[in-house]
Amino acid sequence: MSAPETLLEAKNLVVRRGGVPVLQVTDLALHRGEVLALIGPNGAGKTSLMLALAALLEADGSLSFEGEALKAPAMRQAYRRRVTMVFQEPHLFDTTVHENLAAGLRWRGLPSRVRDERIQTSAARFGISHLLDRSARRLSGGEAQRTALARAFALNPEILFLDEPFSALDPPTRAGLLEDLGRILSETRTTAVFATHDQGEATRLAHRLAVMSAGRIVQEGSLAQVMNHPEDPFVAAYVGMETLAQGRVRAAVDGLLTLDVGSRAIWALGDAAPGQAVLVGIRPEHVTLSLQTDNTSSARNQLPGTVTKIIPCGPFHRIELDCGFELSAWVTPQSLSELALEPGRPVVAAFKATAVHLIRTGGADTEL
Ligand SMILES: Nc1ncnc2c1ncn2[C@@H]1O[C@H](COP(=O)(O)OP(=O)(O)OP(=O)(O)O)[C@@H](O)[C@H]1O
Repeated sequence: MSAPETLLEAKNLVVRRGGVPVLQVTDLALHRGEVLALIGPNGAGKTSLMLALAALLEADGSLSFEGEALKAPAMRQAYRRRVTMVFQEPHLFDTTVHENLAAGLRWRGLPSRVRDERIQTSAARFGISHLLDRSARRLSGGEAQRTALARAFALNPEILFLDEPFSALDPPTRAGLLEDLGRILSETRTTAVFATHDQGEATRLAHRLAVMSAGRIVQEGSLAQVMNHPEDPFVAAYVGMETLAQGRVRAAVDGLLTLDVGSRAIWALGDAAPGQAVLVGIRPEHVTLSLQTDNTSSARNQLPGTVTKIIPCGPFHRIELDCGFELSAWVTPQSLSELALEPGRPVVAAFKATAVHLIRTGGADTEL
């Protein structure tokens, strides 16, 4: 496979707002055709980073597009015309949906035949062809955001910046738009940067994740890498690794580890030495529950435990268990009723040794 082509690269970016540095990013590359999600809590710096990457906010450091440094004002201006941004609020003009889509194309000097073709294609992609003659004032929140996205896609941007475009929408509207946007991004192979504090949205759309906290990128990598191998407890918690328990390596033989966690011993794979303190992370979707031990299962860890809490979470229920340490699992409503789960119910929690992720917290002498 050939190496991905770097489209945009930022080095040593520092953004100051109100005189205070709010963003410090040493190195970030965006590859052509990929969707990069910036995730992190409120105030982490996602919007500041996107605005800086779109050359809409002054920053120290360097930004290069297709290998050329964007220094001169004219170059930054030319770059800004090749990218576009969609915000949480749709920011539509007070005119028809058609005119909203046409305006940017007209500014870019495209002839009317090309404009019409782009408008029809983009409106059809977002399912708003029937709304083209409607006033933008008379759109629902979902229709307005579809219009904003169709307007952005009609411009065929080299990079699309999406700043929490779904956060003002209700859950069903958001789910429908998320699915359509995912399909359209992949059909059009649009390069995009997407800011969200919802890891579910990020996993639906992104190829790569950058987790942000306090103005910095704490970890960046492929979706699978960051989700399954977070490098620190903040990232682990942020990407939904709900079980985080302190443990210590009891034995290590050819990469197969026995770990003491709470009052239990569990199996894991990894490179660690006996006596070493570790933080053990397990994703809830990697734990299955049953009523008795299954000797035929490939899951090496089978821990008897008791249900302590059941929390409905969208299409799943989160089951909290006492297995000698606190463990979370997700089950479907069907499993919930088949296993008759309720607080106090004894169950067996199973997970593979490969599902146990280790975050090192100290050396062999570290006391927990
Ligand atoms: N105009 C401004 N003037 C001064 N400080 C600002 C300004 N805008 C943002 N900040 C500060 O910059 C930091 C980063 O904010 P930013 O909006 O980039 O974060 P974010 O991750 O996008 O947050 P959210 O998810 O709430 O939108 C915060 O501490 C914020 O208070």
